[in-house]
Parts: sequence; C-alpha cells; structure tokens
Amino acid sequence: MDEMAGRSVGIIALMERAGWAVARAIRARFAPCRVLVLCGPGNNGGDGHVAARYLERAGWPVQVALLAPPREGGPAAEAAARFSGRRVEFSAENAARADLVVDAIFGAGLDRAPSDTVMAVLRASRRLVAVDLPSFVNGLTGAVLAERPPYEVSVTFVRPKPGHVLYPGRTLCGEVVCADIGMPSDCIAHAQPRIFLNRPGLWSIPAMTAQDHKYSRGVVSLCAGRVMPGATRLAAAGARASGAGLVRISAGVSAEAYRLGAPGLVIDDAPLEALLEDTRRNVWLCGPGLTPDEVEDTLPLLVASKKCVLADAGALGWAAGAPEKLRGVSVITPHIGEFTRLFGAPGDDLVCAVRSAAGRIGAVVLLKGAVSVIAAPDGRVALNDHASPALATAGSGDTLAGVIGTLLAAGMPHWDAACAGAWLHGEAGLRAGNWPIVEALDAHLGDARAEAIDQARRLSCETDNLAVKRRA
Ligand SMILES: NC(=O)C1=CN([C@@H]2O[C@H](COP(=O)(O)OP(=O)(O)OC[C@H]3O[C@@H](n4cnc5c(N)ncnc54)[C@H](OP(=O)(O)O)[C@@H]3O)[C@@H](O)[C@H]2O)[C@@H](O)CC1
Ligand SMILES: Nc1ncnc2c1ncn2[C@@H]1O[C@H](COP(=O)(O)OP(=O)(O)O)[C@@H](O)[C@H]1O
Ligand SMILES: [K+]
Repeated sequence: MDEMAGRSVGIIALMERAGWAVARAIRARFAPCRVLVLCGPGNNGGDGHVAARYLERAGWPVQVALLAPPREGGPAAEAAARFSGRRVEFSAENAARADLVVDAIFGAGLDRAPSDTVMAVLRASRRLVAVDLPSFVNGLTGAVLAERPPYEVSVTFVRPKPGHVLYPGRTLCGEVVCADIGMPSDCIAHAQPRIFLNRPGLWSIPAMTAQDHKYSRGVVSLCAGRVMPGATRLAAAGARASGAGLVRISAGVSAEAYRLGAPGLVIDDAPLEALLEDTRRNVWLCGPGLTPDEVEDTLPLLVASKKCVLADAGALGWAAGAPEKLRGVSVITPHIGEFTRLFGAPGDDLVCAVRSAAGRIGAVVLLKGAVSVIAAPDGRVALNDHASPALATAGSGDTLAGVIGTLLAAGMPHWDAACAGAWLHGEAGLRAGNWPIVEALDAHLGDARAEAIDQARRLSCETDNLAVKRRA
C-alpha cells in the first residue's frame, strides 16, 4: 500500500495525517503534560516528529529524542526538519522524567529484537503510547521480542495489523485506535488483503424465511461413540440451538443410551453405510466423543461418500502425525494441542502455520484459542477475537463444532461457515454472563445468530447508502 501511495498521494501527506491522528488520540485521552517523543530512523519516527509538532502547537511541553537520524531526502527527514522544538538525548533518564512517552522508534519496519539501549529507555518510561505498535511487537505475527509492561494506547493507521489482534502482542498494545489517514481505496484494493478481522459482513448467515422447512434449514448428522456420549450430545445441542432444521445421531449399538437424551434429537441405529445414502444428510460431524477406532470405522466412509465432514476432537487424534488422513474433510477445528500433534508446533507465526496447514490438507483449519485463526486452503485467513474467556470450559469446543455444522448444513461455503460459527460461539459466550457452564451457551446461540444477521444487514445498508451518496 505504502509503495503505491508513494506514487499517488505521497508518503509525506499520509505521514502528516498519521502524526496528526496520534496527537489527536493523545489529546483526547490525557491532560496536557510533559511529553517525550522517541523517534527511530524510519517512517515511524517521521510520524513521531509530526505528532510532536502538533502537540507543541496545542501548547503541550514536548521534547524529541532521536535514536538515529532519518535517511536523508526521505519523508521522515522532511518531517524531522519541520519540528523546531526541543531535542534531548535518547536516554532512560529523560524517559523517566517525562509524564508521557510516545514510542515512535520502530513500527512496520521492525525486523529484529531492539537493542538493550532501546529497551532500557522504554522500560524507564512510566506511561506509554505507541505509534503504530510498541517497538518490540512484530506487526505481522504479534510476537513480542522483549519484555515490558503494556502500553495505554497504540495508534495505528488504515487497518489494524495481525500484531494488534493476536496474542501476545495484543496484550501489550493496550487500546488500539485505527486512524483513517486518507489512504486511497485503490491502494488498499491493490494490496489485496488476505487477512481479515472476523465480523458479520465478512460472511452472511441465512436468515429464517416464511417458507423454510426443516430440510431447507439443513440437517446435521453426528457420529456417536460408545464411551463418551457427552461430547456428541453437546455438539448436537449446539447444532440445534444455532438453528439446524434437524439433528440426527448415528449411534449404532449405543442408540438406546442416546434415546434417553433430548427429545428433539433423532437417533439412528442403522449401519452408517445405509444412512449415507440419504442425500438430505450431507453434513456430518465426526470426532466429538469418538475413540480412534470409532473414527477409523466412520470417517473414511463419510469421505468416500463425498459428505461435507467437520472433523474435530477424536478425529484429530486419529490423524496425529499424519494429517493427510484428513484429506477430503471440509473443516477441522483443532485446539493448539491437537494442531501441534497434527502439524507440529506452529511457532511464532500462527497465521502462516494455520494457512499452510489448510493448504496441506485442502480443508478449512480453525485453530481455536483466545483469538482463533481460521484459514482456507486458498490462503484467506480470519482472526476471531469476538469471544470471551467464559468459553474456556470443557465441552465448549463441541458446542462450536455443532454450530459450524449447522451453518454448513444451511449451505454456507466452508470458510464462511467456520468464521461465522466462531463469531456466533463467541457472541454466545459474551452473552452468557459470568462463569457459565457449557450447556448455558446454547440458550444464547439463537439470539447470537439473529444479531449476526442484523449486523451484516446494517453493514450492507450502510455500504449501499455510501454508494448512493458517492453517485449523487
Ligand atoms: N500505510 C501506513 O499505514 C503508513 C505508515 N506510516 C508509518 O510508517 C511506518 C513504517 O515505516 P518504515 O517502513 O520506514 O519502518 P520503521 O518501522 O520506521 O522502521 C524501519 C527502520 O528501523 C530500523 N530497524 C528495524 N528494526 C530495528 C531494530 N530492531 N534495531 C535497530 N533498527 C531497526 C531499520 O533499519 P535497517 O533494518 O534498515 O537497518 C529502518 O531504518 C509505520 O509503522 C507507520 O508508523 C506512515 O508514516 C505513512 C503511512
Ligand atoms: N480465553 C479464551 N477466550 C476466548 N475464547 C476461548 C478462550 N479459551 C478458549 N476459548 C474458546 O473455547 C473453545 C474451547 O474449545 P476446546 O479447546 O476444543 O475445548 P473442549 O475440547 O473442552 O471442547 C474454543 O472455541 C476456544 O476458541
Ligand atoms: K512504535
């Protein structure tokens, strides 16, 4: 984006607005106080100089400390030249004396751990605001290259970066303000974003219509095991609560035990091969509550009959170390332990690891966590931070599998269904109050679905209105 913008609006114009946005964010959050702006040699430092100029113009006592001079002739040098206020040494003593320190040392250009000198100055600072990101947080991955307590605010531009959203970087950024700095829309489109924040509008969920019948809403089928009925039942309940037309459990010899459960479930005891002939039953969940042997008896059959399969839990254990066994499934939903057993440890770059896993097995991979990472085989990635730690309770992953099953059965594309499922699950967690037990999530899934439909609709109206205004 920057490269292309450099050829049209020019980086210096963007830098001017970026620095102004930093100054504005500071003025909106802090009373006038002694500010020290720490400037690095790149454009991040350029933004810092602009912010310093605007704060000084507003009457704030401002000093600038330069880590290294900007490259001659570049936009950062121009911004530095336009700041005529006080300059002080880049030192821990000066940082400790300031009421507020603005970290404009490194931003998107950070490519290695900052030196001890840099970190000593940042550690000596009492209150910190970041220009773009804290200067030791990798914007692409959220990896943290040194230790320091969290910042109060990070002011970024155009779009948040993965490092603002993913842990551990997320924790250090504090409040994230994303400023519009007038980046031309053709530059944004040219960059072809492949990483998205997971929100309604990225996908849209079918609404209820007057002529719906249970088969148009969709059938979710589950494979059940003999020894862990709870997981299968939670997944089935999640599917029903999020709006499936019909949920059926293929329970074989255990059918009688499942028949004692919820009356709205249909329990089948026929052999799986016979059930697979029903073309209305296209979406199958395989794994919650299943042992490896039970997966071995079911998953290959589901794949061979070209069903849309969501593989979770036991199915992921069954394929540990041999993820190619999952080729042919549509979606997998591992937590970090299951992901590591399948594909190896993901390292610092979760986006890259999950994207490559999705490409490797040709399926959507949803890596569950406090922020979930959802990758399609074509490389699109959504980051879901719409969630609550209330979800961190055993069985909540089974509920999620059920929700995604419902959305697949409603005909949503695989990646969209996984993204929307994560959002609905998160919304239910946020609505469920304090310390909910897993079964309590179900009561909120219907409202969560309605909310997602509503938000997507409002967003598309806003976009339409904007288009009408532009044409006018
Ligand atoms: N579109 C937008 O959003 C806009 C963004 N803008 C702003 O531009 C920022 C990106 O600017 P940028 O590309 O110049 O990189 P930046 O972060 O200043 O750092 C590069 C310098 O740091 C150095 N360096 C790196 N790591 C180091 C280390 N550990 N230790 C020591 N040195 C290290 C590196 O040195 P080198 O590796 O070359 O030796 C190089 O000199 C972005 O974050 C935003 O604030 C706006 O101005 C306009 C519109
Ligand atoms: N701290 C957290 N914040 C938000 N969501 C969380 C958090 N911890 C876990 N979750 C969510 O809760 C679910 C837990 O699923 P999983 O680990 O499979 O549990 P189980 O196997 O017991 O069902 C996932 O959807 C995950 O994203
Ligand atoms: K910074």
